[in-house]
Amino acid sequence: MIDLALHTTLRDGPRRFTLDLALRSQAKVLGVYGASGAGKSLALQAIAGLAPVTEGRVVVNGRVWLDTAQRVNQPVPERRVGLLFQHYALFPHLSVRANVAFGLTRWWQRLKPADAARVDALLARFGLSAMAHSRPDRLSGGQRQRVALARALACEPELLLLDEPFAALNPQLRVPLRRELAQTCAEWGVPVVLVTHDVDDLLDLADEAVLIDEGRVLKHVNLRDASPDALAEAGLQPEPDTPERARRRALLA
Ligand SMILES: Nc1ncnc2c1ncn2[C@@H]1O[C@H](COP(=O)(O)OP(=O)(O)OP(=O)(O)O)[C@@H](O)[C@H]1O
Repeated sequence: MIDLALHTTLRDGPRRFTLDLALRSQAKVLGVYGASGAGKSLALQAIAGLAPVTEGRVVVNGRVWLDTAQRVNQPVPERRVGLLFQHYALFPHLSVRANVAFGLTRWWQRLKPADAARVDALLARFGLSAMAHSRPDRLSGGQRQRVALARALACEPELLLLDEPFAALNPQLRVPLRRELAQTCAEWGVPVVLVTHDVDDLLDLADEAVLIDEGRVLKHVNLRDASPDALAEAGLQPEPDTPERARRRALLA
């Protein structure tokens, strides 16, 4: 269960942007969609504690990470958030294993045996053991995404925040990786907030979806039992294939 109320105004010279967002959700996967610049990434950063919130609340599974009225503001490391960014933000000079272990290590101490075992189990789970000592630039896009997902899960997060997790991949890879992500979320049982521009991500992965516009929630759709009309009204229908596109798609299958 997540319960959010996020109010903040960012200023950059004459520019200002106000996020004023409130929502509650029981979804296992909550999709967040909306136009470019609507405030989706900013909302994720505010949940993680990476963007300032002047007024509001972030409660995840009953744990209060932020409550400005009660003067509670947990620092970022205590929020137990797994983050996956659009371009994965892997450290190019570190091996795959060191990237996955990054949040568990301190520069002055070695990885504890239990943490090392967890990292190795994650590498095995995501099929990355054979490339544990490779640098990220020697991996494919899909493998890099798995490294980022393994890193996000290594700290045993209470919430996973995924910002456009498929955007850096070619469209053919998205279908199997979406399936893999759905499996991972179900396996780990950790709630997910997924920011995406891709309607198919929402249709395949999310239980609920919120449409954000100019920093506010414009629509909150329950996808589990939404009728085709409700989906269409929320702009959540994939473009239907024309006969020609269907013919070409069949040739590629
Ligand atoms: N530090 C800042 N100061 C002022 N405005 C900012 C700052 N950071 C972001 N913004 C503005 O906040 C708005 C929301 O940005 P955000 O990155 O959340 O958009 P988004 O919905 O994730 O867009 P996209 O889909 O293009 O990634 C944008 O208009 C952006 O220019």
